[in-house]
Amino acid sequence: MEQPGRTMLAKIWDQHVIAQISDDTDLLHVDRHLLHDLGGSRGLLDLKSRGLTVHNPELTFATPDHAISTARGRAGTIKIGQELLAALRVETSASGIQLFDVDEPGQGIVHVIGPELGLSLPGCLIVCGDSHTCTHGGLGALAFGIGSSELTHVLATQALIQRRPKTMRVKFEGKLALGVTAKDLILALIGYVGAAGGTGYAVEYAGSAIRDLPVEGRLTICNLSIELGAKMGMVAPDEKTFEYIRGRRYAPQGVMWEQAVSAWRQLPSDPDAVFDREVVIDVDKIIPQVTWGISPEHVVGVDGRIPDPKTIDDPARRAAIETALDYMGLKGGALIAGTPVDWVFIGSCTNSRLSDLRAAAEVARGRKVAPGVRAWIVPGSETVKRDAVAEGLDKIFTDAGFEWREPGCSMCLAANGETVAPGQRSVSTSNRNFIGRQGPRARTHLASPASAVAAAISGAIADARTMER
Ligand SMILES: CC(C)[C@H](C(=O)O)[C@@H](O)C(=O)O
Ligand code: SF4
Repeated sequence: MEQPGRTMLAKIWDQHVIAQISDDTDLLHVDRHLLHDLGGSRGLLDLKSRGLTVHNPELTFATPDHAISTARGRAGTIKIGQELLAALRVETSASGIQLFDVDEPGQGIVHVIGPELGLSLPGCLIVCGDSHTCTHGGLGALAFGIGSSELTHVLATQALIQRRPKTMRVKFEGKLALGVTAKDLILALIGYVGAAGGTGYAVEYAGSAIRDLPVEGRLTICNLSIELGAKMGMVAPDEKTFEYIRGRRYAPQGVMWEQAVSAWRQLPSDPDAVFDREVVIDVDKIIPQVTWGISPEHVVGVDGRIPDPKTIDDPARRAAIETALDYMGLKGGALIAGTPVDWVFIGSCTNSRLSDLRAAAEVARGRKVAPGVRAWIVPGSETVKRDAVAEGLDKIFTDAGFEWREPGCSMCLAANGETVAPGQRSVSTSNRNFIGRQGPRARTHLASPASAVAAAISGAIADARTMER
């Protein structure tokens, strides 16, 4: 009998099985373990307290990102951040783990540096104690976040027990209109399927619009997989992926490169592979998206209206919308565009790569941040920062009135006291608009870098398409 087609998930998964635990659960080998300053430091200390050692330090890489100040010169890293960084330095050095330390090339948000250094490769199984590890799936890796006890387990064994997820394919078909970005695609998808629409699935993003996207856009799409409930998101590797990886610091070289590429060409799902769920999105209909509420699924097109609870029959949905509007200080039924903003944050593992900063600079060039608005640019890594400076992007931003900062997570999760003030409203290129995410009572609207700059310049939520040149 002919073998049925296999999904990319099945191919990568099966290559990593060390032992079958039960029908749907396996012990998997981990190819790359990434550590950050919150979970990483704690995991290494936990391992030590149990008298264990790191099984494969050469497959483990660390960087501080969450708990460090992003002020110039790293001024004002709070005590806990300093302690975590000190522990990360001591414990990685004692275990022989490569640390990309502050102000060194290689440092940055862990999900920005993995791809940038060529650590994240197609077909690799990558874990990190961080839910946005799904980002690395943009290169065709099987990448997912793990909890703290799993993290210690991986440090000690380089293996992990996992239940095989169901598979979901999302096809984005059509062409992106001018001013519409990868971020808008994924926000529109979350609006369509809901923030739990991907729960229990590994999502494969496919379709003509995904093929057309540059690799960094695919990373942005995969980054928000967890915001639709999916631990894993992935895009089949193609020639763009290989070109992106070629020559990076940890990428295979020479004969190894040729062998790797031919193995990677086998990874995409077979044409007759069957998925447990299929969704098709018509990309031609998507315009820039902006969230209005306290979940990424609370999203509308920038020309749209905030939902009016009065028009909602289902009492539970009506109450949820009322709660969101109350927190956000918004009126149901009003247009989202024109909502005044106090803060703009361009950064996070979603949208802080060089292409994001270029897109933002394109809108910012020659314009000024509106009076009363504070706008930050936080590059995703030291390398992104240096590359952006070499292109003069920092100058475009500072001339326009933006603050240019050091790489780290920063205001994405109100780290290190980098917060939006209570009651103030921010447009943010990050991935979570939960209650208190950017500070107590802070109000967050998620959007693309171009939309965030448009808001900074206008002093209100605005349609970036009117500012594209
Ligand atoms: C701190 C970390 C564990 C957390 C995550 O898992 O995602 C953070 O990165 C976030 O974005 O909320
Ligand atoms: S940038 Fe934000 S979402 Fe990404 S790892 Fe840091 S805190 Fe988490």
